[in-house]
Amino acid sequence: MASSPDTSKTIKLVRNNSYLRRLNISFKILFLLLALLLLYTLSTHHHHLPLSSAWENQVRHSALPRRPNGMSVLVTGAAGFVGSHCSLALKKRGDGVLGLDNFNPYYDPSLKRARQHLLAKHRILIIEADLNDAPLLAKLFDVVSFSHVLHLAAQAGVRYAMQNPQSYVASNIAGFVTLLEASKTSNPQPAIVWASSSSVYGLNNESPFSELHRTDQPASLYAATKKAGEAIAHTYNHIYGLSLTGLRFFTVYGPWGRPDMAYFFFTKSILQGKPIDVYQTQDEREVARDFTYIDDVVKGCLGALDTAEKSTGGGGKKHGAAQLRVYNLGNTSPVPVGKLVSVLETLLRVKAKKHVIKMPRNGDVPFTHANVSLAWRDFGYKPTTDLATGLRKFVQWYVGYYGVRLGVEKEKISLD
Ligand SMILES: O=C(O)[C@H]1O[C@H](OP(=O)(O)OP(=O)(O)OC[C@H]2O[C@@H](n3ccc(=O)[nH]c3=O)[C@H](O)[C@@H]2O)[C@H](O)[C@@H](O)[C@H]1O
Repeated sequence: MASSPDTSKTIKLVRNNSYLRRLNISFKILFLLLALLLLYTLSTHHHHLPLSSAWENQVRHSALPRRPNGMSVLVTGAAGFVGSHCSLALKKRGDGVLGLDNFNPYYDPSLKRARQHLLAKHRILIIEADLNDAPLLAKLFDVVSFSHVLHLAAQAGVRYAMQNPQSYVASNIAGFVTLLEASKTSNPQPAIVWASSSSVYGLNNESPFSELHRTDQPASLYAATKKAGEAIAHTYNHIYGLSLTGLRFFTVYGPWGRPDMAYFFFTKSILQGKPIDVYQTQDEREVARDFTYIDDVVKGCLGALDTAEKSTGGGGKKHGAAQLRVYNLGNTSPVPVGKLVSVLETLLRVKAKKHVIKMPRNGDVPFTHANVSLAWRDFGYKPTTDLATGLRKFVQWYVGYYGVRLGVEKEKISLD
């Protein structure tokens, strides 16, 4: 009988081979996992963070209050119009301020740099970074125990939303959520005061606008993202116990203002002898705004910060009900755009080349008018600057900043 061939060695070898193959595959998987882990670590930690202790010291120094019980405030959009004014006001009364700004080119970044320079003279540091940079935000909350966040960074402008809709979603929605995520995780959680907008009243036709009126008919994507912000604020307050106050600003103007706003680019065009578009409603009525002077708005922001209660949560957990507020910050006195132009004409001593046209259907609302009784009741907000006075201060700044020589002495003007 022919003996069957001895296959035990081959079997062993095959077994060994498959064992080795399996081992090889596991090594490959392990290697792949390690590579993925490395990539993930690099992507989350390897960015522009200057992590030196010197940088951390600068951050801490800027955010350190210099008065008893002073606040330590993270101001987003600190190189912006309202952000730079509020940062200076906080610092001047002894609070600690750390700024954050991405210096985006939506309008002339050199103006933002000039504001940064002004803040630097008052020993306020602005970190150049985007709101959506979550690791950087985490780092800042790690280095400083902010008592408050004044969140003013946003994509502003009502009409530009039709040109660049995604920038509104990225800043006003995604950016806000990134900030809220960092705030809710931080321990202690800061109290947050942030900029909403008068534009949330949209097609509301009850006047003056009260916080109790409906805000579910936004006329622009800008307004819709601000309204979304208010809804998101509600959620973070509800789930995580974050103290949140939204401020609905009404067409804020003044020195160091935004060049994309009508009063600012009207001034430029009038001085250059260029025509300006003055909008009318579809039924040929004047368009009007409750123009609000920057110093009044700054007082409102500080009032809101001063009366903000502490958040109740910490480290991502809610420990009780927290404050949730929303206020109008307006001037309570709407002025037609035609009147704004005539005040500018007087101040600049130049006749404007007015081109009166029907308001394009691009998200604008015909009229705004704030009822501010809630802000008055809760933190004594009372606007004190009429448009003529405020514009005089703006023009004074404008001619100084841009080195314009006005022809003749300015004369006293009034709005009536
Ligand atoms: O309260 C707000 O929450 C918003 O206020 C501001 O929006 P608005 O009130 O629309 O200001 P702004 O553009 O200066 O137009 C002023 C007036 O000039 C009219 N206008 C405008 C342009 C033009 O060419 N002609 C014209 O007549 C125009 O019809 C309007 O009646 C902020 O920009 C915005 O970021 C947001 O914060």
